[in-house]
Amino acid sequence: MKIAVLTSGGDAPGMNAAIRAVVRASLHYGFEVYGVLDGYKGLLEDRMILLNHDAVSGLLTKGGTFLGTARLPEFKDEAVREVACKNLKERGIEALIVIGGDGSYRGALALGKLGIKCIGIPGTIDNDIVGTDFTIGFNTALTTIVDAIDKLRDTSTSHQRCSIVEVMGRRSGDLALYAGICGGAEFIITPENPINKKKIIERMKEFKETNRRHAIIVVTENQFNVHELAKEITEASGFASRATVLGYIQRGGQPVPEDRILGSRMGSYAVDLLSQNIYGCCVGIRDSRMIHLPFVNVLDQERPKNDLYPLLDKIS
Ligand SMILES: Nc1ncnc2c1ncn2[C@@H]1O[C@H](COP(=O)(O)OP(=O)(O)OP(=O)(O)O)[C@@H](O)[C@H]1O
Ligand SMILES: O=P(O)(O)OC[C@H]1O[C@](O)(CO)[C@@H](O)[C@@H]1O
Ligand SMILES: [Mg+2]
Repeated sequence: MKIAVLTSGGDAPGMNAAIRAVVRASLHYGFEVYGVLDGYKGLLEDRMILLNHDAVSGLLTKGGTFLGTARLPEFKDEAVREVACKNLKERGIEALIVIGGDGSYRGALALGKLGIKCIGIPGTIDNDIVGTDFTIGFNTALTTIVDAIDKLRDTSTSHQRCSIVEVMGRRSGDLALYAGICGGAEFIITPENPINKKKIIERMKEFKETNRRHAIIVVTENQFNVHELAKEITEASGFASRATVLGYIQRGGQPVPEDRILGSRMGSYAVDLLSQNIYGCCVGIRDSRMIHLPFVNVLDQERPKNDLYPLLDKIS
């Protein structure tokens, strides 16, 4: 069998580990494996390279994705997908492993309807995919954020300030939630746990009166302007506040061991599924075990609110 692998959407540390495992497991089964460059864009432009054992040597430790990634909004157009599908079929490639987020899964589901055997692997720092406890890249991004919060705490303590830290996640609060818990944040503001400005200002007034040295507030992106919030807190409570937007640094860096292992397990499991002629589904990890679920089930559902939220009322 000939199979192809691509990475799509935002890059995530550990994607390389997943590609490497896809390649090595494919060779184990005697499959021929192609790497598609730059996600669906490369599929449309027929840019693919044949991969062998050595082509993926030394990748395990590297952040980003060596195949490249892209966002291609035109892929929502069926005529565009038909060209991509034709490119695969002309090379005799019958299966495609897509490493990416929910958007990339939608593309894979649509390609499946054109006769390509697709498997999805959750690669995104956002941890926003139903059907998996963790996505590849989440733990590395979390480590980077926690390191940044620890550093911000040093300077905010020295100056007696409140540090507001904006993190990625798109519409998912998991990065903020986990990082906030790890960094001892006073407030964690996410789409699932919206802002209560009155409560923040009252607490900051109390901090000012009792001469507390610092406070940390972690916020998921895309909710409001964190610099304006810092100004408002400073003016309303008297506790000086500053905002930091962490940005793309969160997506880079060497994958932590959890992401190397997750990428390796998921990449290998995806090929196991194809070897059993199972497709139209995505891989996940649940209670430390590999699972797979149909794309439709995963894309139709909302991720349940994280079990860690009740903890905040007791320890923040
Ligand atoms: N409804 C859809 N139909 C077909 N293709 C889609 C659809 N939605 C997204 N895609 C394709 O998948 C690509 C990646 O999607 P998106 O930008 O949402 O990122 P993602 O895979 O969710 O990853 P992340 O959120 O981590 O960046 C899009 O640029 C587009 O090419
Ligand atoms: O790289 P782009 O297109 O600016 O996308 C940024 C988005 O991608 C992610 O890093 C991953 O989905 C989000 O956390 C963020 O909102
Ligand atoms: Mg997404």
